[in-house]
Parts: sequence; C-alpha cells; structure tokens
Amino acid sequence: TGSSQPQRMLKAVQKNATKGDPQSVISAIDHYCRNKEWAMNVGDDKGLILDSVLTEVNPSAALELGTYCGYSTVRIARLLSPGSKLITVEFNPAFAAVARQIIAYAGLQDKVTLVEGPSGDLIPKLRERFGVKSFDFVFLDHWKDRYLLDTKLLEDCGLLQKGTVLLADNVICPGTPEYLKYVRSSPRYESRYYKSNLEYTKLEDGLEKSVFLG
Ligand SMILES: CNc1ncnc2c1ncn2[C@@H]1O[C@H](/C=C/CNC(=O)c2cc(-c3ccc(F)cc3)cc(O)c2O)[C@H](F)[C@H]1O
Ligand SMILES: [Mg+2]
Repeated sequence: TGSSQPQRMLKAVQKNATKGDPQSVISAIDHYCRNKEWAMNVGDDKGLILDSVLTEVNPSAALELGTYCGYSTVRIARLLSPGSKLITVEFNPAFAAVARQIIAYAGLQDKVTLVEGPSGDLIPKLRERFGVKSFDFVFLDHWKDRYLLDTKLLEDCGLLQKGTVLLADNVICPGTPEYLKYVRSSPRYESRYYKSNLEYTKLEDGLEKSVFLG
C-alpha cells in the first residue's frame, strides 16, 4: 500500500521546509498543494484573511474544529502571543498523526493542544479537561453540516463570551447555508463575509466572521 495524501504532504514539509520555521511549513504545503496535489487546506488566499482577523483578535484561548493536516493550526498558532493557547479537534487518527508531526516540525507544539475525537463529544468536556473558561476565537473548518450544531453547542456550554469571534471556512464552497442563515439572522451575532478564492483555485469561496454579542 502506498502513502496517503496527508503523508505525502508531510514529506513535502520535511523536504522543503526549515524545522522551527512556521512560515516555511505554510509555504511548503501551499506549493505542494498548488503544484502537485490539491488538498482542503484553507490555503494562502483565505489564509491571509485568517491571519488578519487573528491578529486583530489576538486571542488568548483559540479553538479550531477540524485539524485535518494542521495547515491552519500552524497559521493560527504562529500568530498567538506568548502564553496563548490553541485547542484543535480532529477525529480521524491518521489525519491527527500527520498534523501532530507538521505542528511539531513548525516548532509550535507548546502552543497547540490537538484533541482526538468528535467535536460533539469533546466540546462539552473542554472546560473540565483543559480549564478553558471561554474562547476568544473559533475557526470552523470541519464537516460543513456540523458548523451550526457545534456553534449552538459552544453557546450552550457557555464557551463563547461577549466579543468572541467565530471564523468559518467554506461558506460558499462547499457551502454552509444553515450556518450562514443562523449567524446572519440571529440578534446574538454581528456577521460579515470576506470574499476570497477556494484554496489553490480561481473559484469563489469565502470566510464568514461572526462576533458573538452575548
Ligand atoms: C463532526 N465533528 C468532527 N469532529 C472532529 N473532527 C472532524 C469532525 N468533522 C470533520 N472532522 C475532521 O475535519 C476535517 C474535515 C474537513 C471538511 N472540510 C471539507 O469538506 C472541505 C472541502 C472543500 C472542498 C471544496 C471544493 C471541492 F470541490 C471539494 C472539497 C474545501 C475545504 O476548505 C474544506 O474544508 C477532517 F477531514 C475530518 O476528519
Ligand atoms: Mg476548509
């Protein structure tokens, strides 16, 4: 049996990036996915929007749903202030194993806690397990039909506070219609669409930034 695509992505990082240099890890993945094998990383176009929203929020407690290979995990963790933490949730053990190695290669393992398991089970346990009071920033990039359910779960678990920023990937492609309808119509959110491209393509996609108003 040959290697998997995530394993080939990891090889590209080990071959082309510099250990401990997050930007070189990001560039190695983007180069590989643009020129060799497309993969569902948030990518460089939407990544610049992620970077700017993250820098603006400067979260001390961030959550990512859907680690995949850790590309956006590295993008987020590299911009965190000292002492700030990112918890990332992934239920596919093979993806989690690759992500751990990519996060470590970037030298960001001390800022990131990768939790293996389904978001629906883990979200209610984050407080007791990791002492999280609430999150300042949440990046949603897992199954698109689970964004809304998990957002409501975060609300119900009291893990969102006034000002928490939710940033959702793929609100156009593949699309998250229910989630968009909710955050755009709910009086509890102030929502804004950032138009961009689907990673490594010319197709439209975008990120939705929704501020929880409490
Ligand atoms: C449901 N709870 C979960 N808990 C923990 N980990 C989870 C959970 N659910 C999924 N995961 C984990 O999160 C990841 C899932 C990412 C899904 N992403 C996409 O499908 C996705 C798709 C496209 C895309 C666009 C156009 C096209 F032609 C083909 C594809 C683009 C994108 O940027 C995407 O993010 C991972 F794989 C899964 O194990
Ligand atoms: Mg995505």
